[in-house]
Amino acid sequence: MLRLAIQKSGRLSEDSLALIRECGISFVSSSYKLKTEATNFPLEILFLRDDDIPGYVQDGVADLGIVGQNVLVEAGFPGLEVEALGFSKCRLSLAVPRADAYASVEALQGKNIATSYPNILGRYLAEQGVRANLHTISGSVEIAPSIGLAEAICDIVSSGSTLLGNGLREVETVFRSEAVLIAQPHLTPGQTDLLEQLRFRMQAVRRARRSKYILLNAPLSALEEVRRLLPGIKSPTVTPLAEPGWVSVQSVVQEDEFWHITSQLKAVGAEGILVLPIEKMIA
Ligand SMILES: Nc1ncnc2c1ncn2[C@@H]1O[C@H](COP(=O)(O)OP(=O)(O)OP(=O)(O)O)[C@@H](O)[C@H]1O
Ligand SMILES: O=P(O)(O)OC[C@H]1O[C@H](OP(=O)(O)OP(=O)(O)O)[C@H](O)[C@@H]1O
Ligand SMILES: [Mg+2]
Repeated sequence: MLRLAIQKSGRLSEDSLALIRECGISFVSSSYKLKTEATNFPLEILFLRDDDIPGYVQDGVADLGIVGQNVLVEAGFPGLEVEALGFSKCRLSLAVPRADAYASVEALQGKNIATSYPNILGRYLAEQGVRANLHTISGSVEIAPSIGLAEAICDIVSSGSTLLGNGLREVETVFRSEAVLIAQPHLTPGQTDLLEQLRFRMQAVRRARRSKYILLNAPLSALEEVRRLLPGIKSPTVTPLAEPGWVSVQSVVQEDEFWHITSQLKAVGAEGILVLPIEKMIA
């Protein structure tokens, strides 16, 4: 049996639950139940505050966890990471009031900086040779300059709208983060085997999310061009159509190059292009 700790409610919750479910693991969850057992995999899920997850996994209270690298590194346990999960991408940045002059990180020398990440920020400033006074607060950090608590802040930024809404300007990126799977250091051989099964499923889900299945018709004369545009995993599947001189081509394309490739496919004569999601993709 493995115990997996995920965030109860917050930025990581929805994607963590979706990933576990897409791995084919079924369980019942409700907002007041803080522990649930999967019905078709030896997994117990604990719903916790994200800040508590690295410590619980380090101590073996939970075997696995899903947290942001920001929280993991701040807690001082970066070695627990076993798999990057690709969601909740954000950065930890320094920001100052929009009207303030700022040439370089030197400008923060001797200043008061509010943050929830004193360890990551402290290390960054030390590397830059900057001495500042860090004020640790646990939330609503962006308010600090406007109430006279600090001259600068260091907090999580994603779209930048929280900074904008509070009259702040991002000036330095201190740390880049995404959600990661973490594991306690002393898993039994049986638990290690279960962890590997889970990672295998997670990788298949992530690969599938990045890929699309594409089907199209093309004149035989354009086949070489089409094959060049759609290399596929090994090579595309090509089958003749009932209409002479035409073939049907099936392949896999990456989500991020999909629009670019389909416009080129049309340009070489492809027709009837269908694009389908892929549910799982095994390497
Ligand atoms: N705006 C954002 N965009 C993307 N990821 C984010 C964003 N804000 C936070 N995250 C990531 O999600 C994690 C959880 O953020 P959230 O704001 O839900 O934490 P929290 O308020 O500390 O929650 P908890 O109540 O569990 O302590 C962060 O540690 C970070 O890794
Ligand atoms: O750059 P943005 O897209 O605006 O995102 C950044 C904000 O998101 C997070 O807070 P969240 O909204 O999760 O609220 P919280 O402070 O209650 O955790 C983070 O603490 C920032 O305040
Ligand atoms: Mg938290």
